Amino acid sequence: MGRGGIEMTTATLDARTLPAHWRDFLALTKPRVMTLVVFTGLCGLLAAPGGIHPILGFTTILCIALGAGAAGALNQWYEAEIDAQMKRTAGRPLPAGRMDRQSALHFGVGLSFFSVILLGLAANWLAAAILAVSILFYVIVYTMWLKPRTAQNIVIGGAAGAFPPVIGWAAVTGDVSALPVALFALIFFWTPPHFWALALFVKTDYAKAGIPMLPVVAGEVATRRQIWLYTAIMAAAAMAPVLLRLTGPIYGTVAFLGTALFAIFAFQVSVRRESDPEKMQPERRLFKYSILYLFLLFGAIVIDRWVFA
Ligand code: HEM
Ligand SMILES: CC(C)=CCC/C(C)=C/CC/C(C)=C/COP(=O)(O)OP(=O)(O)O
Repeated sequence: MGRGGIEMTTATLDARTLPAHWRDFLALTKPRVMTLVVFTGLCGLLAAPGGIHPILGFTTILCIALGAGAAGALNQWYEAEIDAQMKRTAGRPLPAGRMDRQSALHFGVGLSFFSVILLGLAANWLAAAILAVSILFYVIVYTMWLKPRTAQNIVIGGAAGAFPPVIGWAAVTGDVSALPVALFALIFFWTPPHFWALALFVKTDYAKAGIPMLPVVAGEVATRRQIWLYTAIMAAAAMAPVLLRLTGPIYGTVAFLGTALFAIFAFQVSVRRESDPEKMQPERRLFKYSILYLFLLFGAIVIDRWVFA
């Protein structure tokens, strides 16, 4: 075999030359994170008064999933070099060299337009406008602007992830009232403890990539204190629908017990002084529980509204 033959063999075995597989496009949408995003959107839709035709409901949820996935793809398009430096993200399609940036950009932009226009045509343009704002917020405000600049990045940028229940509600009712605003507030104040619990045990990754996440720039003690502070505000947001009589006893009970457990876990994390990621079991527990917590509270809202409608 001549020299060219060897080169061809090497090139053929190099993953970089293979066409991007559909699984990589799926990975661009951050499907695991987006399950909860879509679930909260679904709950916003199901909790809204009036009901919606099942096909329209399905289309709305599809649009939220596609829009959130598009935002995830644009985030990965923009952050390919940063992702390459972190263990947690180095295996993603772009840093691993399985896809070129142009494809990710086209996929993200195309899917963004498709999801917003389809939602506008199928449901209404208020819901579509909020979806467009969420995508722009996550990609431009959080990813491009705040994330590389300030440790408060996720506090403000996290608003993007709080919009889906509002989109679901708006798709049914054509407006936004007190309950969807309360659900927005719940996710908004939940995001800091959710993310900073994880940031504590992946701190070195962020430091390596030069991302000013709170534990990197303000230290672990300050981060633990802020987790506790935002948990207290989140607890108030979680109980607000009960105090405002927007929900009934099922949500009230689940929210009270679920939030009490969240507060216990967050308190344990806030008083610890451990900096070895290998020994951060309470921090991992808080992060994992934060996800279950939102599933529980949003599920309870829907059951409550259905039972006591
Ligand atoms: C700016 C706000 C947020 C930041 C910075 C953030 C960050 C993260 C990070 C870094 C992970 C680790 C998993 C990974 O991507 O490999 C994660 C996991 C997760 N996040 Fe968030 N998150 C945010 C908001 C949200 C929101 C709004 C939701 C849903 C409502 C959410 C749901 C989840 C879920 C379900 C997981 C677990 C995924 C798995 O099982 O691998 N996150 N988050
Ligand atoms: C409807 C709509 C547009 C929803 C968007 C939902 C949204 C903002 C979710 C945020 C969740 C998320 C993947 C954060 C990761 O942060 P990161 O990007 O800093 O994490 P990374 O380091 O894993 O890339």
